[in-house]
Amino acid sequence: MTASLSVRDLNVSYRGVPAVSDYAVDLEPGTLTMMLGRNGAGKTSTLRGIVGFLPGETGRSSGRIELLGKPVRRPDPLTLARAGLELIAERNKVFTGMTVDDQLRLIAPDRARKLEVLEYFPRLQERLAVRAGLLSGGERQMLATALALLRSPEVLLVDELSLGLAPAVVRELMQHLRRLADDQGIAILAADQSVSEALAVADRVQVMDDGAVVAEGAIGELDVEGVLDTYLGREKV
Ligand SMILES: Nc1ncnc2c1ncn2[C@@H]1O[C@H](COP(=O)(O)OP(=O)(O)OP(=O)(O)O)[C@@H](O)[C@H]1O
Repeated sequence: MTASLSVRDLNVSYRGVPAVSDYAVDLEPGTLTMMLGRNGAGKTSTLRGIVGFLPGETGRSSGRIELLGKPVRRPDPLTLARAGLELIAERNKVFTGMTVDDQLRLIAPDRARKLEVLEYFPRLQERLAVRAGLLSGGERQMLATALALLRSPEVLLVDELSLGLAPAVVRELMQHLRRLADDQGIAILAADQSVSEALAVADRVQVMDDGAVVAEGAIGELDVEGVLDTYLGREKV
C-alpha cells in the first residue's frame, strides 16, 4: 500500500543547533501512529518541520517528504493543507470570541460537511451557540480537531492534544482520533505524553529522545515495558 505521507531524512535546527536528526516515517491510510517522548525530545519540532511551520528567523528544516505519492518540494502549512495534510498545533488557537457554530461555518465548505463532522463530537453539538473562550480545555481541542476535519484531510498531524487535560478527557480525545482513522481512513501521526492513553488506541508507536527516533514498531511488536523504563519513566503510566 502506498503511504499517505512519507518522510525521510528530516532534520530540524534552531540557530544551527540540531533539534531533530534524520527522522523518518511512513503513514498508511487509516492508521494511527503515536509519537511519544519527554519534554524537549523533539516531537513538536518534527511535526512543524514536516509542514514547514518553524520560527522564520531561527528554525531550519530539510528532508524528503511525499504526500499522497507526490514529492513536496518546499513544505508550507497552507500549500500542504490544500493538498490534504492538516496540522493541529500544540495549544491550537480557536477564536475565543466567536461561537462554535460561527467558526465551523467559516471553514465548512457546506452545511452537509459541517453536520458530518459534528457527528463525531456530540459535546460540540450541544455547545454550538457558546463562545469558544467559554469551552473547557477538552472541548477546545475537539473544536480544533473538528475545524481541521472540515477540510477533509487525508493526513492529520496532531501535537499534544492532551496537554493539561484530565485522563478521562484524554481518553475521549484519543478515541476520537481512533475513530477518524477507522471511519474516514485518515492517516494520523499524533505526538503526546499521555503514554497509557496513547498506547490504548495506537497502531504504531515511535519513541523520540534527544531529537531522534530511539524505538518504534507496531503495538504488539514493540517492547513497551523496555521503552517505558528506558526512555519515558515509569511514573507516566
Ligand atoms: N523556537 C525554538 N528556538 C530554539 N530552540 C527551540 C525552539 N523550539 C524548540 N527548541 C528546542 O528544540 C528541542 C526540541 O524541542 P521540541 O519542542 O520539539 O520538543 P517536544 O518533544 O515537542 O517537547 P514538549 O513536549 O515540551 O513540547 C529542545 O531542545 C528545545 O529547546
